[in-house]
Amino acid sequence: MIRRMVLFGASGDLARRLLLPAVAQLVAAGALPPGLSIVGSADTDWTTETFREHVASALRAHSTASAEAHDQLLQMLTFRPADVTRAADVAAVLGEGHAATLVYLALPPALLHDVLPALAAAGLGAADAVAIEKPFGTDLASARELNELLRLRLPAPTVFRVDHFLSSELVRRVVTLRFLNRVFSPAWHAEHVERIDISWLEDLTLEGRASYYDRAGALKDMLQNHLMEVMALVLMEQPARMDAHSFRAMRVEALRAVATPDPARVRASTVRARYTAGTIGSRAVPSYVDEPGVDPALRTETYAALTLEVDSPRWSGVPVTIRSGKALAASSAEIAVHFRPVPRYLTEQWPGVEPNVLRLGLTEPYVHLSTTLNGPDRTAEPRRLETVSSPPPLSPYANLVREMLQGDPMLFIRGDEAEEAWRIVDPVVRAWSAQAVPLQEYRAGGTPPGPVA
Ligand SMILES: O=C1O[C@H](COP(=O)(O)O)[C@@H](O)[C@H](O)[C@H]1O
Repeated sequence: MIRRMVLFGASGDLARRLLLPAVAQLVAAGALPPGLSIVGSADTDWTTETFREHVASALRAHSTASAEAHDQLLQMLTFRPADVTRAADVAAVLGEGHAATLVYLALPPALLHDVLPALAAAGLGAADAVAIEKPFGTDLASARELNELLRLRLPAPTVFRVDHFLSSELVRRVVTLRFLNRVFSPAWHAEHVERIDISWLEDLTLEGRASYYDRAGALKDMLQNHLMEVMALVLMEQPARMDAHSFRAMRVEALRAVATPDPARVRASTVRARYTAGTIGSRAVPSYVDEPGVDPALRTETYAALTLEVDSPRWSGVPVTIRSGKALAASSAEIAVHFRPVPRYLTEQWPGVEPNVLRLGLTEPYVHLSTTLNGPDRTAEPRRLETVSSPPPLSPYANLVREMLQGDPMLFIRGDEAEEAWRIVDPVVRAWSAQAVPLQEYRAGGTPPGPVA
């Protein structure tokens, strides 16, 4: 059982907006191990006092937990300054004789090459764990290198490669819907499914993140990691056991079955686009290239769509589209499973019969199944079966911190899983960098460019 959490990057945006508010939720839910202490660390001259003030203001802005939970969390915090590129600093933060420590690296990926060897030198062992945020590498080669570094230098601690979508209860629903409901299992197959669309569309714009986003773009920010994982949950075979070993293995197998897109496929089945000035609700939004910190020469996309082919007996011939974009008219995120039409003699008798579509909300808690029933005079009447539940009590980050503290890696990325995702995306990155696919434009507050083949 983890007894201490050390947070490197404690002065950063992730800690402020997501991680510390998530820990406050866990305090309020009584879900933290008794006696857990939290050490924040960053390259600043802060003291424990200034760190607590910083966290108190972050909680006021981003946490809905009670004032009592906030106070309780503040009392758990101490601060140790460190430059993570210096092994001596890292060792000093970890201290001697540490045990059962979760080291959370909320750091830019470039720093991992220094900090991982420093953690190894400080003697992290089997009772400890290391959490690494996305992006895991910047391409297949660098992801392999990182995995190798972890294998050689940190073989003992549990490594949690974080993807907060896997810790979202709404995203996980696709798994329970499939495997706990007999009615869906047999239909989850190319024989019945015509195509699958997974989309994550946001009305958010850059939110001051140009220094990161302008070098990532929608493809690396959302598709290579989050949407690849959602897709793996949709496509995977049923695990023999619902444990980390089987469940992760099935996700990796699902990704392995996705064909590496060749250049012709990339040209025919991918879309890249960038927003121009527009209005979202009553908010005037500048063109992406005019956002502070953006380098127009990078030609970064703010919308990306890929249609992938899956070479498995279950999914052969079923196109799967994953797409995400920013500055769109409204936020919406869902998995849509489009079923094949019923035989023609039936549609001839009941004109207007629409094929079934199952939709699962990924940010709104709905499940819809469009069906057709008969109306008067042999007419077809569309009817929607739907359920809408209350929003999940814990945020994805609260779930993932809880799972790490419990030592359960089931919903964290396996090393080869990150590599598979890069294997699929790398050829797209290369083709887009060579301008083999035109960079389209869409108006902020408008709709993204049309579908891909
Ligand atoms: O990781 C990221 O995810 C968010 C979307 O997830 P949410 O849970 O914050 O809604 C996305 O806006 C961001 O660009 C990306 O870096």
